[in-house]
Amino acid sequence: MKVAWAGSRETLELSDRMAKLVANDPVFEKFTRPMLGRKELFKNTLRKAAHGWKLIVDLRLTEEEAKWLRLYIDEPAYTDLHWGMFIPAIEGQGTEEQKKKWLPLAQKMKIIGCYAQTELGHGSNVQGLETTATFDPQADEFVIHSPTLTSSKWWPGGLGKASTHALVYARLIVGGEFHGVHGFIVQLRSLEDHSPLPGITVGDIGLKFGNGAYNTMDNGVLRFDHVRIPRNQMLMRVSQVTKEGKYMQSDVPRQLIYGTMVYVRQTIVVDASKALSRAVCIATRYSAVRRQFGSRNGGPETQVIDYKTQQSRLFPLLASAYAFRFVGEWLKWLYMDVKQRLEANDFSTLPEAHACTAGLKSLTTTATADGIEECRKLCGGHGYLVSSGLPELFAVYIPACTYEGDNVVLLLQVARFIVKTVSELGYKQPVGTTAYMGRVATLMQNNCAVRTAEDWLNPGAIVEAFEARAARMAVACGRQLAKFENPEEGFAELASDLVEASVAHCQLIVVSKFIEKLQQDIPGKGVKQSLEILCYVYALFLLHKHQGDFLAVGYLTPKQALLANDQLRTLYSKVRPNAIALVDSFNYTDHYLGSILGRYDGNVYPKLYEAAWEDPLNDSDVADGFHQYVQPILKQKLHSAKL
Ligand SMILES: CCCCCCCCCCCCCCC/C=C/C(=O)SCCNC(=O)CCNC(=O)[C@H](O)C(C)(C)COP(=O)(O)OP(=O)(O)OC[C@H]1O[C@@H](n2cnc3c(N)ncnc32)[C@H](O)[C@@H]1OP(=O)(O)O
Ligand SMILES: Cc1cc2nc3c(=O)[nH]c(=O)nc-3n(C[C@H](O)[C@H](O)[C@H](O)COP(=O)(O)OP(=O)(O)OC[C@H]3O[C@@H](n4cnc5c(N)ncnc54)[C@H](O)[C@@H]3O)c2cc1C
Repeated sequence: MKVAWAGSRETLELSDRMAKLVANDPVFEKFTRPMLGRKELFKNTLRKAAHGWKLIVDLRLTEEEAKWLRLYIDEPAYTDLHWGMFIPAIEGQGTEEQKKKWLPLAQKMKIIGCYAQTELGHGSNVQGLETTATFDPQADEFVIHSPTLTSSKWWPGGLGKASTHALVYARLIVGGEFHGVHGFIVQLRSLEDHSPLPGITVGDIGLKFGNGAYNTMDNGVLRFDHVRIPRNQMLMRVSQVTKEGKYMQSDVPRQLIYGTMVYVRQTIVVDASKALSRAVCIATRYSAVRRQFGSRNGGPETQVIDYKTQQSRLFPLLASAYAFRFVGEWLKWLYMDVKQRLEANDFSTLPEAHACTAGLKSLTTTATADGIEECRKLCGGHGYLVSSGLPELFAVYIPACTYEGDNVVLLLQVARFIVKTVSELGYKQPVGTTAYMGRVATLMQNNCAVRTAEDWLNPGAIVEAFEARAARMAVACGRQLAKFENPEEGFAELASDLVEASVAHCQLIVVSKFIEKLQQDIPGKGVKQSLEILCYVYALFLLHKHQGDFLAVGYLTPKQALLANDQLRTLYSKVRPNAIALVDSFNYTDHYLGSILGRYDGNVYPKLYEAAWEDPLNDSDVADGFHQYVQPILKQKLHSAKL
């Protein structure tokens, strides 16, 4: 199962080596992180990033090894944006000449870059950005300017203190004409002493949610006062500005300017399975350690993992972690395919790649953020201790529902894609993830054939149920929209229904990709059978949770919905004996997990007890401040009997 989770034996071995390298290096210690003040915390992150880079250089790590190393260091840092957005943006939107100039500098870390798109006034509405880049043909330069307070760049990670350069998204103005938002490489700080260059105001935006957590990152604010950059620092793969001041659009679609977001959304889906699996690993191991009630004749109490309620909350999350792992793997393939096509100037699959990355980013991050919080509750009171690892994981993870596109805004993008597909059904055969809509007539007509709970253990029955629900919800939205004279007004009015239809479509993708995975050869005794059980758990849990949809569209009867729930209970009993093995298969070191409750050896209580004494409050028996603030109260002479 470890191999199935990792994707291959090679990846398992490689990631294991990197995990151990980090775990055994004292520089990467992280238990004290939540106790540090902001300055110390940030400096500590810089130290870890520098040590990580030294290891990468000294040990001549490959790009793949370096990625795993950064993951296991497990601390958001400016390097995430440098490697994760700045470099990919240049790769995707730069010309060959620009790539030749900037990529070696960035890859050797001679410069540090960030991705400066969002502003104080606009994030979701990228076309609403206010920063301007005005071409000055006399000087052959662009003038980058922040005309208003709301045009201040706000949020970019790595911008506040670390970056020397930024990829700045600004409205292009040539000859007095606006040409939409484009990307520009702008140097922010001196490469000698790191001080901001003339015309640049830059700093950190302040503390964020949670102790430690995402506060290791210097999310920044940036303003430009007529800052000049050479013309060739506009990324010009999509459109060009000539020396003479002529704006030229190439054959490449304008949407490619958003290409970095497609790339990052894809990686976020892969990361969702990592974050959720960490939380599930902690909650599952602890649920096997923790006992409450049920002692008979003085024997041990019941392990809480044996309660059906605990199983019905925990096992769907375990199944979701696996589901997101496999859909992430598929999405990575889809992205690589699109990337290759784009390089050959084939843009035909870009809309689907956009819809899939947007929709799956939204679905997986929402489920993961909610799932981490559920895992905290599954661990009872001890889950609230920072040493459980769950509060910090939650605090670090939740902004994933917002960054790289607010999850609702992204589902509305999926809705546009679905509505368009439905409206074209008469003359265009849908392909890829919308191919099922090509069978819309059958899906609208056929109803579920399930008669017994066992009938639900059939991938065909499950896929058809999810397809029928998604198709019927999409068609219903299409019919409602057709009643509006102005389509945009209709879209705005029906936005909530459209979002629900998008969720149904995205859930279908995840379920289908899990089922497709099981059609592959999966070696290892019992591995495939265990994955089949998890796949049914994932699908039937969703069906149970959203049974209102399946009933409302008339595909299921209430009896069939009940049978799905009956089957789900049986499946939980089948997951139980393997639950610990299924989380051990994630192959997480205790260092990466960062949780006393989730320790591999299960030695929870002694270690919790020990850790309590390491809290700075326990440095002395009598607290600092006692004599000043508490003792006077204890010693006061009360004048009134009532007091
Ligand atoms: C315990 C410790 C743990 C430690 C763990 C450590 C891990 C943590 C590290 C993680 C690091 C993560 C770092 C996160 C960094 C975050 C970075 C950011 O957030 S960057 C900023 C991201 N911003 C956004 O995502 C903005 C969202 N908005 C948009 O994407 C767009 O504007 C829009 C999609 C809302 C479109 O707006 P709209 O006005 O409708 O569209 P346009 O007119 O602009 O375009 C319409 C047309 O384009 C198509 N389109 C839109 N987007 C794309 C795209 N990306 N690709 C392809 N096509 C696209 C759209 O479908 C329309 O097509 P049409 O055919 O015309 O219908
Ligand atoms: C931790 C973190 C790191 C970040 N890192 C970066 C970075 O490195 N670089 C960068 O450029 N940016 C970064 N961002 C910014 C991030 O990309 C934006 O915050 C995000 O895209 C959401 O945009 P917004 O803040 O404008 O939200 P808003 O759009 O203001 O959202 C507010 C509310 O309005 C709703 N809403 C907005 N538009 C619509 C609509 N059309 N229909 C219905 N509802 C709508 C949303 O659903 C939400 O509920 C980061 C943000 C965070 C939190």
